[in-house]
Amino acid sequence: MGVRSGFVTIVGRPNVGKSTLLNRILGQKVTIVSDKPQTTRNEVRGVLNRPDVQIVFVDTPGIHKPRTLLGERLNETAEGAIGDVDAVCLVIDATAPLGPGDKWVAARCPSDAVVVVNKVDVASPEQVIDQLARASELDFSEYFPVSATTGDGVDALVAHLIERMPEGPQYYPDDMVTDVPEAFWVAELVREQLLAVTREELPHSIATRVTEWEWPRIRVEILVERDSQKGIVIGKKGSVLKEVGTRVREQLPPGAFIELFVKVDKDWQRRPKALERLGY
Ligand SMILES: Nc1nc2c(ncn2[C@@H]2O[C@H](COP(=O)(O)OP(=O)(O)OP(=O)(O)O)[C@@H](O)[C@H]2O)c(=O)[nH]1
Repeated sequence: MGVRSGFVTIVGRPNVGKSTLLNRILGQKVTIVSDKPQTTRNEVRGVLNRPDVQIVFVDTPGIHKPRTLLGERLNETAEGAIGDVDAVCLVIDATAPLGPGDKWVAARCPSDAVVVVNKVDVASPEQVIDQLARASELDFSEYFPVSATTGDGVDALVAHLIERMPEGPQYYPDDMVTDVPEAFWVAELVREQLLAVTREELPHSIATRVTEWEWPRIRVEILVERDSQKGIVIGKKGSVLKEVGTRVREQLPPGAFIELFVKVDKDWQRRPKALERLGY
């Protein structure tokens, strides 16, 4: 038997658990997770290697109706990622009503998309059955109830995806799990931990980027929109930054030294130049 391979994209409205699902499928963390929506901003690839099969996953920002320039760019990335792949997984949340947001994304999926009903660990069996029934009205080909958190049902989903892969080359070395550049990854870890440590609603106002990389010293700039947000991000006597630095360091190879700087850049989300600098 020859080698089979292909590309799979994971789409769904914000916060349905796309990043968690990808990390679960790959068995390791390749994309950040947050309980605040719109966390994933860039297309991230993960590679699943099984004997004679390779699946390249493309994670996308949660598609939504754009309100800002950043929102528009995110949608373009996500919609671009749907075309030209071997399978599309449309993730919906088992615990939330199937809303206009889900339908908006569904309308952009091909008819052979795989519907993944996620978060079944926190849904009642009735809720899961109801959601599967409602999802079946979307008229796609396959339906999988899963929990990205516990891993329930994920093996069956992966087995199905493997079956769908056409004959093809091995695109990446078989020891490679992601092609996310290290610097981007560290900036994302800083953003993830900032979202986790600050309880305030900041997600849309924060951007992070690595401005210097001289291992083991890594300098990360945190952009906020207003002076008041700068205070929140720094914390009392720098407590928030300190905690974020510690948490990020724990996820990096020993010896890493993270320097965090906060900069106010008013309306960075609305200025094309600021967005380009950040790689969106
Ligand atoms: N209980 C439960 N929670 C889940 C599950 N999958 C994801 N979550 C939670 O849902 C929240 C959103 O998860 P993400 O993986 O960041 O969602 P996403 O769809 O990638 O979100 P965006 O990046 O905003 O598009 C996080 O708090 C996760 O821990 C699941 O199977 N069960």
